[in-house]
Amino acid sequence: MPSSSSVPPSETLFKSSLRDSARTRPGPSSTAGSNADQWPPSMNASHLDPSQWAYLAEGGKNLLLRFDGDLQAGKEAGWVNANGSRALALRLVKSEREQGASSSSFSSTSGSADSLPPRPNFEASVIAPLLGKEHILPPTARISLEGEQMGAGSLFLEKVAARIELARPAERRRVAGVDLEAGFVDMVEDLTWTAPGDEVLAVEIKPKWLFPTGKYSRYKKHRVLKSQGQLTLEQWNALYDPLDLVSGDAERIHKATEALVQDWESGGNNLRVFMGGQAVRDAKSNDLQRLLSRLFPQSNPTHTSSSQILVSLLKDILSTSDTQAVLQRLAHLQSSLAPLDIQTLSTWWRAQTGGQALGQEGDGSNSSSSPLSAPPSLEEYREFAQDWLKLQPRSDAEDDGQQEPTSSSSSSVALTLRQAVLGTLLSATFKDCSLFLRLGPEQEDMTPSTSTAPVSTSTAGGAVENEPRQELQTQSLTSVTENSSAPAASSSTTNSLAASLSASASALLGGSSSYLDPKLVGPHVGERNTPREESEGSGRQTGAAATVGHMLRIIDVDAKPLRKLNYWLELEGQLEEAFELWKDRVGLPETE
Ligand SMILES: O=P(O)(O)O[C@@H]1[C@@H](OP(=O)(O)O)[C@H](OP(=O)(O)O)[C@H](O)[C@H](OP(=O)(O)O)[C@H]1OP(=O)(O)O
Ligand SMILES: Nc1ncnc2c1ncn2[C@@H]1O[C@H](COP(=O)(O)OP(=O)(O)OP(=O)(O)O)[C@@H](O)[C@H]1O
Repeated sequence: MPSSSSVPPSETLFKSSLRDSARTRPGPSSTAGSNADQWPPSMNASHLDPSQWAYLAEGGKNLLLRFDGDLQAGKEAGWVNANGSRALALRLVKSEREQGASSSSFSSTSGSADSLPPRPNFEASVIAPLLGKEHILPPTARISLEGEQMGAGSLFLEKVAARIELARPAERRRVAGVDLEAGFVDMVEDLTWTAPGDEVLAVEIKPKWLFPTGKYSRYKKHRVLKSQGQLTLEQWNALYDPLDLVSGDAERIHKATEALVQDWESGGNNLRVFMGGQAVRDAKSNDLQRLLSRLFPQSNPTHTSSSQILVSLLKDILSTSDTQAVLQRLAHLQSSLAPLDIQTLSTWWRAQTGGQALGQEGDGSNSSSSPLSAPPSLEEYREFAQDWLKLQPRSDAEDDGQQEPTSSSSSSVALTLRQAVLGTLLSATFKDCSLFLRLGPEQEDMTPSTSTAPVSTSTAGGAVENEPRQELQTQSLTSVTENSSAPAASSSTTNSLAASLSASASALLGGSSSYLDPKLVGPHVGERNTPREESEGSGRQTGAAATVGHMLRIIDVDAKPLRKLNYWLELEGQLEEAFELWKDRVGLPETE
């Protein structure tokens, strides 16, 4: 008999995330697993049938499968809920295929793979508390293929990998494939799932670095490196800039949205569109045009391209206070979890461990009892996140059910090297996560589960009467001002390193009343014209999003391996060098 699924502490998240819809939906007909009254039920390897799964999408490390079997069979097995409105996807980990074709996901300095905390547990006990919002992660749990199941399990992986191989993009196939030795598959709610007869558009946005790091946007500088210096000034100006998204300025949010849609049209990975559970790569797709015109009848598809409708729709959603609150939260997590820049961290690492590469200790290192280069455990991450959260302003702490913040008198807490490493790794997770938006006619589970009101409604003229809701309690999460200097010092001398560490330690663990670096704090979105108010005034509001509900989730929040630290250090050096050369060559103005 197969062993039962390992549904670790994430089970709590799994159940609670489904609580709201469970109240309003008919009970499941599932007979699979032990919880006949719950959807999704617990699953084990014996429920996995390779013929029921098709390719959905993939990133550098994971590959997603969507349920593609008979709907009734899916309901009976529990992959689909009773009324067909929700379904599970499978997330498989990948392993490197070709030495030398290595992507950043697999680049390693040690050759030995880091052991990472199990993803469902990491999400439930580290990422969810940091995000501060119970329902923002899609529910996930692990199906173990270990032990007696490994035979059948690996058979599943082998068969399904062969089945979907040709559906994968060539550039991904060359580098990596399904890891047949993984020993587990994770199930996760499929955010692209569309019930038969329903019309849902799903849009994934990878916002990247949402906080200022100096004069120019880090994301745009990275694009210069990726273009091998071939970017023109005109292309630079048209690039997506994450800082626009969190600027609180309607025009800039509009520009960022246009650039994201343009990125999708040209095959980039900052925006992806899904329809009927499948990725749409062609902006001229007739199916997409038809869906958009049915979802947004105000727009005239004969005169408006799908891309224009998407821009109009997405900029409205990205401007809402709930989406802005999530973006601001991400910006803050990205910047404040890692108060030291990577060069400063490296200097500290070398001084303390004698190691030449960041993440590796020197021969004479004196930390054998608890090696600094040991992969962080789940418990370590959890404690770090809890300590960090305790320092948050009361509103955040209350919302999360966390303890009260530490009083401002405890500003002497010192940041250890290990904490700086943990913070850097966690910050990287948030720098690489994505927003997932499901858009469709308003229905209860299309709006965030804490909401009773639709996100936006519109008058006939297209002006939006929006009742702003704070998805996150973010009184202290305010707009990021772009021209501020970065919170981390970048000096490499020992003295200024000490100064920078003390400043950074106090920014991270100092117990001040706000965990935001004051230099990063701008006016609250609500304290001046909101993007929405400005966009009404600008006359660019089309009302495209008028009748559309949206649901927002965050995906791609896996732990980063320790070996990536050195990769980031090298990347930063290359990036600065390439940017300086390019900047002088094209004559980029000193201020944008
Ligand atoms: O280093 P970056 O900024 O290029 O980000 C990598 C991403 O590249 P991007 O620039 O978004 O196209 C990269 O995305 P793609 O594979 O290019 O889609 C991965 O997300 C990678 O993370 P991981 O190693 O798979 O955990 C990402 O690596 P890290 O976030 O670990 O750096
Ligand atoms: N819950 C989900 N529902 C639907 N699609 C999903 C879900 N989670 C992930 N995906 C899709 O699968 C892709 C890969 O998943 P994920 O982001 O977890 O992998 P990754 O390898 O960590 O990605 P990256 O390389 O961007 O870090 C995502 O970009 C998204 O398109």
